[in-house]
Amino acid sequence: MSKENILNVYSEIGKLKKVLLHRPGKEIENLTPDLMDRLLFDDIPYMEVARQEHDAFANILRSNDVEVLYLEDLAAESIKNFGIKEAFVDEFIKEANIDSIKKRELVKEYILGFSNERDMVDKMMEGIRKEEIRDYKKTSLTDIVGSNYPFIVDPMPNLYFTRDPFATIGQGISLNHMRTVTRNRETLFAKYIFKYHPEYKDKNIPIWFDRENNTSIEGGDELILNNKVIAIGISERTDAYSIETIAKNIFEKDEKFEVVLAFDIPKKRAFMHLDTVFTMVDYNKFTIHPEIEGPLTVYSITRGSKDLKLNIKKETMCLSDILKKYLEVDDVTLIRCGAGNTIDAGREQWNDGSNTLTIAPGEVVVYARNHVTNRLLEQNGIKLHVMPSSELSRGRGGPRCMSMPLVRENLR
Ligand SMILES: NC(=O)NCCC[C@H](N)C(=O)O
Repeated sequence: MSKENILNVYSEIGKLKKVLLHRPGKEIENLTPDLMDRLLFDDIPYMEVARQEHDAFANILRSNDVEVLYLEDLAAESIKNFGIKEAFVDEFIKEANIDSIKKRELVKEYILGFSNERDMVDKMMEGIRKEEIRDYKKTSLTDIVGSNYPFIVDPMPNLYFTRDPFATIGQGISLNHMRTVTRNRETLFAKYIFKYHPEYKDKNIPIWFDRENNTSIEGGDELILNNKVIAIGISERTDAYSIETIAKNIFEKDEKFEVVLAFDIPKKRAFMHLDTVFTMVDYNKFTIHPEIEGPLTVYSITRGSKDLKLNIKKETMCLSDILKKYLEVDDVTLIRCGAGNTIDAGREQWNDGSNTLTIAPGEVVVYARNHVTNRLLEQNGIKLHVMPSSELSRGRGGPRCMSMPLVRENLR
């Protein structure tokens, strides 16, 4: 298989060919009000309807000629070999914050007891309730209960936001270190997939950032504007230092990319990643949440002349002019979430009105509920594929957050 069919992302808008999703599983049913804050949810989605909405999303993609892969399948296919499977489970347990050796041993035995890898992976994603281990071992709960906390292993409800734990950049991967413990656990699946899956192993895939680094970066902040320009948010989730690290690694390996634009956005939950307030929908058209335009500062990072130093410069032009300059286009249209009305903008940004997934130049997937922004996109000549969004949006992510492009066609 040619390299371009394995991993290839040199833009946000090139025709999408292959994408990674995760169909929401029982981890959603393991959310409780007490856990929501720590597990980064604002409400509990109704799983059955969330799955219907997610299937509608996948069907839109398939009917537009996109190959849809699922994280849970790739993870299961990566660990067929018993030695790899055991190492995977050991690492998973090490990061699961289990408070005694005995419990860790019980959990390992329980997980490895699943008769196939796919069921095992589903269980690791769902979390393990205390009573499951009690019923499995037919033992008294007093052996395993330490407190009233209901889980031995926490669920990972954010997995359906496949955009964040890793990101395809060019023909390599940014294997991210996430800001929070709960989301950092998700990156283990990607580690095993890119190391051991038959499609990816032994392919010398560059790893631009590693989950072992100790500053954070998340995929929602990583936007590939074209084959020369990458935009990365300095955000609630991504540290400026991580951007320097990844820029150095990309420039060192002689990728085509020439500049990283670091967008310093306000650090707040509603704007957790750059892609919640800014996405690219055509060669020269972008969605933007008007609230970030005032406070936004952009830095350009380019290769330094020697010793791999970076040139970092604060840009003084307005955003449109910065984009015109670096993307080499004559004009830029900023499509404002909520059509610029403060109330509509606030409501629709909260429900991911600026978080479009572009599947071809000028063609995007959007949530139905953001009707004000959607109308404006259409008025700007953008073709919409509209998906249902009552339940999925409760996790605070939209179509871009829910998809990780693996292959896009190169732009002309
Ligand atoms: N790229 C994105 O903005 N992803 C959305 C992530 C939502 C998730 N509940 C989180 O807080 O991480």
